Amino acid sequence: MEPNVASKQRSYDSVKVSCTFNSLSASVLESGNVHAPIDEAQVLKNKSQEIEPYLSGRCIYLVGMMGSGKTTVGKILSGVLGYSFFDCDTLIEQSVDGTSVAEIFKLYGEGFFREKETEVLQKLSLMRQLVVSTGGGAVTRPINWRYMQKGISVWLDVPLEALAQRIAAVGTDSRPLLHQCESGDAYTEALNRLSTLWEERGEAYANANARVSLENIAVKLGHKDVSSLTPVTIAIEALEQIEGFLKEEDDMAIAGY
Ligand SMILES: Nc1ncnc2c1ncn2[C@@H]1O[C@H](COP(=O)(O)OP(=O)(O)O)[C@@H](O)[C@H]1O
Ligand SMILES: O=C(O)C1=C[C@@H](OP(=O)(O)O)[C@@H](O)[C@H](O)C1
Ligand SMILES: [Mg+2]
Repeated sequence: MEPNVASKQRSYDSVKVSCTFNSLSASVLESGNVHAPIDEAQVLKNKSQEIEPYLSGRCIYLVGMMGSGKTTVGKILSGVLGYSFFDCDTLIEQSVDGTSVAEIFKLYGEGFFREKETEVLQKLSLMRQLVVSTGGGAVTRPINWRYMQKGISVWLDVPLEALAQRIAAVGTDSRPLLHQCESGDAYTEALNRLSTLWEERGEAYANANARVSLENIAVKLGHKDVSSLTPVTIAIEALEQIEGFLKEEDDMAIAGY
């Protein structure tokens, strides 16, 4: 049975206490003040178990720029939550007879790809208990937000320099919008393209229900920069931010909004 609002609120308070404990213990251990192994995987598991009942089966949509880790973190989150994982790019490829994203752009153009992306999101919006990794451009169409609003959207906010480093390391074969025609090193070219895209669509990411800022995580855990943050650390922060959003939603319901 669905818990009533008051008991849900009480259990949230206990979730908060144990989550705070987990975050503190993780950061204290990482700062090296305590000599004990940090079992990040266990922290992740505990956090997902605490939050999962409050999701009520709602899907989680990861949004963010290309290379922000949506596919990588999405797989981790789906695994710990016991949700199914879907990557929009893969579903689009399947819907075009296994044609790769790069080929779809080349053969049919970006407009066709965006139509397919919306069709995929529409279908996913009818389902429950999914973690969905969207493509970086899904945020540009208001209709896509209407579908994602059936679930909880989470923005992976990664500095452009870190994105460019990741993209330069793996190449741009699967990301046609980053294919370069200029001459220059891979990092600089990726950074230039990403900066232009960010100007066009940066604001759209802020529509998400929750934001996972890698810069904030690095500060919280005392890391010098974001490049040392593992996908599991980021997944833990994503669950914490989702928890914050659920709490806010609950507070609004109690206040009668
Ligand atoms: N926390 C991380 N630290 C370092 N590299 C990462 C991290 N998360 C993802 N990556 C790498 O960055 C690249 C892009 O990740 P991916 O999950 O495909 O991003 P997206 O789906 O948002 O485009 C991949 O090569 C992946 O292995
Ligand atoms: O930002 C974009 O417009 C795109 C991002 C890609 O997905 P990832 O964000 O997973 O790389 C893919 O959907 C396509 O190449 C377009
Ligand atoms: Mg992806």
